Amino acid sequence: MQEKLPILITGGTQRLGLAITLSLVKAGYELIVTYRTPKESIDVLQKMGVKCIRTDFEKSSSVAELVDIVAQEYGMLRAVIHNASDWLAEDDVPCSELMDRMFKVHVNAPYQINIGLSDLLMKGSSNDENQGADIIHFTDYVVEKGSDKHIAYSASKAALANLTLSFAKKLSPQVKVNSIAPSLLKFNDEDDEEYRAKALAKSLLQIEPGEQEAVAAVEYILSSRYMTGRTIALDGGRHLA
Ligand SMILES: NC(=O)C1=CN([C@@H]2O[C@H](COP(=O)(O)OP(=O)(O)OC[C@H]3O[C@@H](n4cnc5c(N)ncnc54)[C@H](OP(=O)(O)O)[C@@H]3O)[C@@H](O)[C@H]2O)C=CC1
Ligand SMILES: Nc1nc2c(c(=O)[nH]1)N=C([C@H](O)[C@@H](O)CO)CN2
Repeated sequence: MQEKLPILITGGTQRLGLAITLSLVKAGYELIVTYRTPKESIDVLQKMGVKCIRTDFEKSSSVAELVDIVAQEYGMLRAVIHNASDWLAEDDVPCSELMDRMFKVHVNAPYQINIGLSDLLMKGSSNDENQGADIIHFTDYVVEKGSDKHIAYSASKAALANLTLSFAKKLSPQVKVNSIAPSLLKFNDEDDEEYRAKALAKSLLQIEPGEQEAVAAVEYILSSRYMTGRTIALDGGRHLA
């Protein structure tokens, strides 16, 4: 059986990222995950053989240090999945700092990681022509419509969506680059009933599908040989509601 290559996923220790990590470990891949905050899942993942690297993309030099660690320890990569994200609102953070924070996590980190690890992805692609190599950016439905409560967040995700187009051109034909644009997939524990009801009503399908919706989209992109520079929208038909 063809040896599975390593996959790097940022923010891979909770919620969507953790579900994707576990599915890829089960599929036989070697996983490298980043996290910012220590939590119980990290010990479990390490016992499964997952390489867990602590990093905060808001801290300068953190991204360069991450790239150095991965480049030194791994000879090639099957995929890089940019999942890490901070969903901050203008009500929560002064606008004088919020845009900078959002661009550090959602744009600068993916940008530097893609450039810094492109050689490893190219080698991963040539390792098995049937598999190729992938970069996946987790953007957001709000890239299409904007957001009046998460303006800086939305703008940074729109910039991330543009990175998909640029890197798809730069890294073809060896590496496919695609976005996954969710709307509501999984509530946060602190979301109250009123918020949940309003959020569910925003889409045609009116459900909270959970992490497996994102897992399935990642699995499809990894299996595809002919999609690049595109976006998979996981939004329950919200654009028609
Ligand atoms: N959940 C949903 O319904 C939706 C999700 N999305 C997108 O899907 C992706 C996954 O969503 P979800 O699972 O809810 O994400 P989370 O809000 O759970 O965040 C994922 C991870 O990002 C990490 N992170 C946040 N800020 C930083 C930072 N400065 N440096 C390094 N890591 C950081 C966190 O690490 P730690 O916990 O270690 O601090 C966290 O575990 C995200 O890109 C999100 O924007 C889009 C629309 C809807
Ligand atoms: N990093 C995160 N980004 C987003 C989250 C989240 O929990 N973490 N959640 C949403 C909402 O589900 C929104 O899509 C619907 O209310 C958006 N982005």
